[in-house]
Amino acid sequence: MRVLIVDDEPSIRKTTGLAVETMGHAVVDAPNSLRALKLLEEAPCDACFLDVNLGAENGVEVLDKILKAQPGIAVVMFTAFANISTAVEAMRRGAFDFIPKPFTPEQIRQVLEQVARTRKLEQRVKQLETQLNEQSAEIDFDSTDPAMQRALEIAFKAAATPATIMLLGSSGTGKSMLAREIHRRGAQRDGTFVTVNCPSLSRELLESELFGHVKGSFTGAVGDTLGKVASADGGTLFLDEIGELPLEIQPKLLRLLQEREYERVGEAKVRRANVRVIAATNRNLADEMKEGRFREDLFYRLSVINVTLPGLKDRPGDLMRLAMRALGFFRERMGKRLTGFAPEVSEAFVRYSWPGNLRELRNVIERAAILAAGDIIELDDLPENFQPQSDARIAVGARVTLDELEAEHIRRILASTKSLDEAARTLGIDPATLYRKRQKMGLI
Ligand SMILES: Nc1ncnc2c1ncn2[C@@H]1O[C@H](COP(=O)(O)OP(=O)(O)OP(=O)(O)O)[C@@H](O)[C@H]1O
Repeated sequence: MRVLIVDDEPSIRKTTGLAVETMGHAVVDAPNSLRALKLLEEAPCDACFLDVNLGAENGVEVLDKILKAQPGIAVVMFTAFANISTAVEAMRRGAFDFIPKPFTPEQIRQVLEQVARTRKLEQRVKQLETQLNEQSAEIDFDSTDPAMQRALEIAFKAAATPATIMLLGSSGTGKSMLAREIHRRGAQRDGTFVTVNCPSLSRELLESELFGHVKGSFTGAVGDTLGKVASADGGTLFLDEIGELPLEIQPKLLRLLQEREYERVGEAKVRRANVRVIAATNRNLADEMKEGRFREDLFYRLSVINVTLPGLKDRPGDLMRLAMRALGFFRERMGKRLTGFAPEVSEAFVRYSWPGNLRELRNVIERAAILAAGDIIELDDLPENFQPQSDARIAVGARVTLDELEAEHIRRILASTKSLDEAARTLGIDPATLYRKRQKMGLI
């Protein structure tokens, strides 16, 4: 790391500089803010040690200038013991930490390690954000389906307001992805988007995950934690599977929604958070309410804006476009040529019921893109449940009726030929007859 030391006392600059250099970092130093800003202009620094009493200058004001010149630099304040309140003020204005004078090289080492750890975490977050954006390259918020168009229209109109939004729809219909998009389009877009998966934890852990806890408030609470409501302050809190939120936590969520107030587990201090809440469920919450598993007041508070996402089967007009988009995504990722789907694949897609919706479509296409040997996806590249049904027990000479034998023969020929015409030719009948037979046998 490159470290800047700003202190008007030459001896402090010298000893601190030596200590930092011994730890393997590059050091530059300055006796005043003018020189410090000049050094930052020449090359950015990772960390800066800054004296609160900088001769005639006020260290806290210098801190502002340094952070303005290089946002994100970790500034550690040197303070005299009598000056703790100034140190606290510096922290409030964005200082990374403070060290009371006189200090030891060990204190310098510890704080620099902390800076390095934070830098690493920041890089990791950046990397994950890039990955997330790459993943969302396949995400598509266009639709030709009227129900989906209506859902998107409501969602994007509501995104611009602070209203709580409830996303309804079966598993894999894209509720989480839509929640992220609403966040991106909302006023709190610069805040964090935080997801809480309601069914994944016990009541106690979920409450602590949401609101945080203080050390010792329950078995396993070894330190203080902030909780996801605090992390989402100024951003969006996405509560996935809200239908599974335990009854005991429901009034606390209601209080957060109505009063913007909450308390950490094991603490009486009232805290405030400004979060936009988006909730999602694939359950029927009205039924949950009738059964007494969901509070009526919370139900109505959450259901100000309801957005219902249709299943993929109910969006036939979007199916092949979504499939092509997913194929394009995996084509890029895998560096294959892959130009499209064989006609039987498109037919199989249209026939299929897609119980896992968009998630299933993505998985099916990823698998097919891996398996595909040529430039297009063939029926063979799809999982078993997309293959035409065939009954291995039926063979020439087996004790079956002529109708059963005919149906099975037609099925197998259809599966092994590329088009209806080719199948008709092989069977020695005309395509119209084959079409009628397929219909009669329920093969379409
Ligand atoms: N708008 C979209 N366009 C293309 N693909 C999408 C879209 N939305 C979702 N998907 C795909 O479907 C997958 C599942 O989406 P998502 O997690 O949002 O569904 P969900 O409704 O929240 O599911 P669950 O109820 O199981 O949590 C995503 O990972 C993505 O691959």
